[in-house]
Amino acid sequence: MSVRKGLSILAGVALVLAVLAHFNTSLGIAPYLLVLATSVLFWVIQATSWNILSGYAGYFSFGQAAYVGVGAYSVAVLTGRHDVGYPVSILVGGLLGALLAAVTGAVAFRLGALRGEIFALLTLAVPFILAAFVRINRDIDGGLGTTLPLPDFPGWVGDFQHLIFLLMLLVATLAVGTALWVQGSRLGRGLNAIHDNEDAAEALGVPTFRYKMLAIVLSGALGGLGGALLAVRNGAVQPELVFTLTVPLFVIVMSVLGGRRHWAGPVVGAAFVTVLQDELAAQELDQWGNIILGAVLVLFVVAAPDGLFGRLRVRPWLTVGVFVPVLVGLLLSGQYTELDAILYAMVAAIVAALVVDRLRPAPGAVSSPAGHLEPSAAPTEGARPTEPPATRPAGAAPLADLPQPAPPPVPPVAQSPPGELVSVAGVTRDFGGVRALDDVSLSVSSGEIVGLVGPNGSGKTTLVNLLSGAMPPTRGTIAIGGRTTTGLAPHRVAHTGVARTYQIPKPFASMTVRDNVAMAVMFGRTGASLASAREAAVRHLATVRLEHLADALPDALNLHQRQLLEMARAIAAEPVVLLLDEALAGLNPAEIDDAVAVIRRIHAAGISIIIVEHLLRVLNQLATRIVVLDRGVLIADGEPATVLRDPAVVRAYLGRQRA
Ligand SMILES: Nc1ncnc2c1ncn2[C@@H]1O[C@H](COP(=O)(O)OP(=O)(O)OP(=O)(O)O)[C@@H](O)[C@H]1O
Repeated sequence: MSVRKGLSILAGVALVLAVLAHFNTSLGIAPYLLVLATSVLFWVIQATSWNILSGYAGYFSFGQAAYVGVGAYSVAVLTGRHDVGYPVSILVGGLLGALLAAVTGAVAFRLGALRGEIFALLTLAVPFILAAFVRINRDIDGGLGTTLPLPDFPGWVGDFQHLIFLLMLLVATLAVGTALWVQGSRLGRGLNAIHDNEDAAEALGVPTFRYKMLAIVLSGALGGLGGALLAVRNGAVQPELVFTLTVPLFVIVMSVLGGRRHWAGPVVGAAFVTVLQDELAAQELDQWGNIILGAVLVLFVVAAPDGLFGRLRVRPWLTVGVFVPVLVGLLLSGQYTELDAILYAMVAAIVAALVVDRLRPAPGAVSSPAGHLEPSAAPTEGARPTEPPATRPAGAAPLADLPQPAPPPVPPVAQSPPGELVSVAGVTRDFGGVRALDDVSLSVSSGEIVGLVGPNGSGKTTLVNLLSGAMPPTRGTIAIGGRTTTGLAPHRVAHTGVARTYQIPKPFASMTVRDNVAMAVMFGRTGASLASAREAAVRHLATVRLEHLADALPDALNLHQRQLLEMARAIAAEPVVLLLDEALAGLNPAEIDDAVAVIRRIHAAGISIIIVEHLLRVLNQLATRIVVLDRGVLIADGEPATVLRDPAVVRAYLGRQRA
C-alpha cells in the first residue's frame, strides 16, 4: 500500500469515527464506549509516538512519561495559571515535548556509547528528574497538583466528552499518519537499517544522527500533544499521575504486542490492551485483573513475538471474517455488553489467526518484518537458497573445477580518478594507553589492490576504521580523492567514495538480501529511489553471484554468502575505494577461490581495493602492492614478492606465524 493510499484510508477512518461519535446517541452507541474510545486514542498516540523511535530505530526508551508530563503541565500551567487559551497551550505542550526530545537526543545520540540498555536507562531518569522539578517548583505545581479551567467549545461539538474525543481523534490521526509516512519514507528505511545494524547503516551512507534526531523529535512532539490532551480530559494534573512508569510500561507492552516494525502495530496493541484492561476493571476482579491482564499479554507475545499485526495482516479476510460474525452474534444474543462483545470478537480473531498460522504458516507470517518494506521484497519463511550453498558436500569437486557460467556483466561504477586516491599522512591512533597506529603514512593510487598485512593486533582493522571514518585519528590526516575526510561522520566519508566490509558480516537482519543491497544504492552517492535501488541491487548481486538468493533473509546464508552480500552491498554504494577487512576469514579453499574471482571482478569494474588478509597465497594472487604493519608501525610497503622476502617482515609477521 502506498503512503498516499494509506493516508487517505486513515483520513476516511477518522472521518467515520468522528461521525459515529457525533451521532452516538441517535445510533444507540452507549456513552461509555465514547469514553473508552477516548482512552484507546490516547494510548494509540502514546504507543505510536514511542514506536517511531523505539520500534523503527530500536532505541528502547522508558522516557515516554516525560513527554506526557511536559505536555500535561504545559496546558495546566498556561491555562490554569496564566489564562492562555487552550489551542495555544496544547500546541506549546507539543513543542515542549519536541524540545525535551531534542535535548535528550542531542545528548544521547552524540555519544556512541549511549546505545541499548544505557540509552534506556538515560530515558528512564528523565521523567524522575522532571517529576522532582515540578514538585519543588511552586510556579508549576509545588506538590499540590494543578487544575485546569473548563474549556470553551462551539455548540456543534455537543458536550465535553465529544470535544475531548474529537481532539484525541485529531492527534491520534496525526500520530498514525506521521508513523505511516515515516515508515514509507527514506527516513523510515534508514531507521530500520539503524535498528538492524547502526554501524553498517552509517558506513553505507545513512545519516544516523540526523535520522535519530528526527525520530525522537517527532516522538516527543506527538507524546507532548497527547499529554496535553490528557490534562484537558482530566481537568487536573499531578506529578505522580503523569510522570509515572505506567506510561512507558503500557506503551512498550502495546507496541511489542501489536508489532514494532509497522505503523499499525501500536494501534492494534493499544486498542487490544486498553479494551482488555477496561473489561477486567469492569469485572471488579481486584488484583486478579492485573494478573489476568499480564498472563494474557505474555501468552500473546509468546505466540506472536513479531507482534499481532504481522499475523493478522497475513490473513486479513480471516481476521475480519471471524471478528465481525462473532461481534454481531454476541450483540444479537443480548447476553453481552458492547464492550464484552468487542473484546471477545478481538480475542477470537487473534486466536483464529494464530492457530491457522501455526497449522499452515503463510508466506511472510514469520520472517517478514511486519511490512517494513513493500511486499515485492517481503522475505518469506520459505525463502531459502534455491541453489546449493557455496559450501560443498564432502568429496564434491571444488567450485573452480566445475563448469562455470560466464561471469555476469559488471554493473557500471564510478571510475576512480587517476592518480592518488587515498592519502594517509602521519596517522596515529591511541586507545587509552595502547598506541594502535603510530605515525603511519600511506598512499594508494587508482587501480591498485593493496594488501594490508601484519600480525594480530598490529593495527590493520584500526586503519580500516580510520579510513571509513568509523573513528577519528588521534593525530594525522586522511584524504580520499584529494578531499580531507578526517573528522567527517562515516556516512559523509562513504559519500566521498569509501565502502567497507566487516570481518564479521553485519547484514540488516530484517531485510532481504536484495533490500540489504538496495539500502546501499539508496543511501549511497546516487541517492536512488527504493524502486530503482532494488533494480540496481539485483545487478550488484549478480556480480557476486548471489542473485538467486535475492529474496532470502541473511539468516539463511552461510558465511561465504554473507561475505559476498557484504561485498555486493559495498559496491552498490558505487565506491572508488573498497576496504575488505578479512573478507576471506573462515572460508574453505573453494569458497576462497570463488571470493578471489569476485574481488577480481570488482577490481575490473574500476574500484581500487585495500584488503586486510592473513592468507599470503591470496595476496600473491590479488595484490599489486603489500603494506605491512607491526605494532602499529608501517614496516614495509612495496611489490608483493619484494615485501614478503624482506627480513623485517619475515621476522615480524611470517616468523611469528610459523612459531
Ligand atoms: N576500540 C578499541 N578500544 C581499545 N583498543 C582497541 C580498539 N580497537 C583496537 N584496539 C587495540 O588496538 C590494537 C590494534 O588492534 P586492531 O584490531 O586494529 O589490530 P588488527 O591488526 O586488526 O588485529 P587482528 O588481525 O587480530 O584483527 C590492539 O592492541 C587492540 O587491542
